[in-house]
Amino acid sequence: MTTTTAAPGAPAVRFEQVTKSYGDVRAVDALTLDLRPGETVALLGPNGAGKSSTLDLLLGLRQPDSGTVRVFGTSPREAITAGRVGAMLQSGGLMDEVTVKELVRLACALHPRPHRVSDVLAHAGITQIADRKVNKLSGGQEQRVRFALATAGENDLIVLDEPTTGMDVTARQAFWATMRDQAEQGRAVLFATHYLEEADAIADRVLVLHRGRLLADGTAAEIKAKAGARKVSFDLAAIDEALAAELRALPFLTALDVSGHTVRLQSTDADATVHALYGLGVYPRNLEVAGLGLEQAFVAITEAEEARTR
Ligand SMILES: Nc1ncnc2c1ncn2[C@@H]1O[C@H](COP(=O)(O)OP(=O)(O)OP(=O)(O)O)[C@@H](O)[C@H]1O
Repeated sequence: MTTTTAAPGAPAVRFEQVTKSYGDVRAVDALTLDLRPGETVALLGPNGAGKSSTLDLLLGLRQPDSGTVRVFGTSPREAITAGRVGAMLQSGGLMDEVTVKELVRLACALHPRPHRVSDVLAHAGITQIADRKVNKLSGGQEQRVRFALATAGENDLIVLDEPTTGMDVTARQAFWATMRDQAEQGRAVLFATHYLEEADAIADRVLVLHRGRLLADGTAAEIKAKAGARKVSFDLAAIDEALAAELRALPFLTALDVSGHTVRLQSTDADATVHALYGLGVYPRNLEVAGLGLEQAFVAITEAEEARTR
C-alpha cells in the first residue's frame, strides 16, 4: 500500500485570512486555521454559518476573494488532481441509469491510487446493493454510495459535509468506525455536522463557525469549558409565585425551567448560584451540578456571540 503523507509537521490544510462573500453576505470572514494529518476535526455552526462555503473553498470549488487556501502545501486543485483528497458533499446528484458497482468502478478508475472495487463496496456496506440502479436507492443508501465514492482510493484528507444524514444507526456506527481507521492511518478527516453528539464522540478537535468567523477551536472538553456555564437541578417541596420570583433573581443565572417540584437552571457560576439558593432558606433535594453537554455549550457560545454582535 502506498501512502503519500505530508512532510512531518506540515499541515494538511492551511487557511490564511480567507474571506468569501456572495454579494452583501460575507460567508467566510478572515478565516485562519490549520488541520494536521491524523486529526479528526468537526466543523460546527448554525445554519448559514459558512460551513459548506468553507468546504467548497477547501476543495477548490470556489475561489476566495482574499487570503490563501493550501492543501498539503499546494492549491486545492493540485491536491485533488494528485488524488490526495476524498470528498463527500451534500449536493450533486449521482449519475442516473448506472448501477452502484458501475459508479464505484468509475470512481476507482479515475483515482490515481485506487482501492479494489470489491473492497470499496464492502467498506461502505453496499455489496448487497451493488447491482441496483443508483436512482432507485433510499436516502441512506445514497449516502453510503457517496461515502464509497469518497473512499475509492488512497486519500490523505477526507472532507465530509453532513455525512451521516439519512443513515440508520448501524450505518452510522460502521461509517464512523471506518473514519476512525482512516484517521489512525494518518489521514486528516474534516466533517461538517449538525449532530453534536457525533462531534463529541468522534472529533479530536471541534471548530465552531459563526457568520463565517471561527468562534471556538479546541477539544470538545475545551469547548464545553469555554461555554463556562453549568447545569444545576434540584427538587423543592413547594414552589409558589414568590419563591419562583426569587429563583429567577438568583445570581449568574442564564436559564431557568420550573416544572412541578423540579427546578433546572444554568449558571455561569454554579457555586455562587447554589450558595444564594441556600440563602433563600429552602431545602433543595436531589441537587445535581453538571457541566454542559457539547450541544448546550454550542448554543451558549453562539447565542452569546449573537447577543454581543446584535
Ligand atoms: N451561492 C450563494 N449565493 C449567495 N449566497 C450564498 C451562496 N451560498 C451560500 N450563501 C450564503 O452564505 C452564507 C453561508 O452559507 P453556507 O451554506 O456556507 O452555510 P452553512 O454553515 O453550510 O449552512 P447550513 O448549516 O444551513 O448548511 C449563508 O448566509 C448563505 O445564505
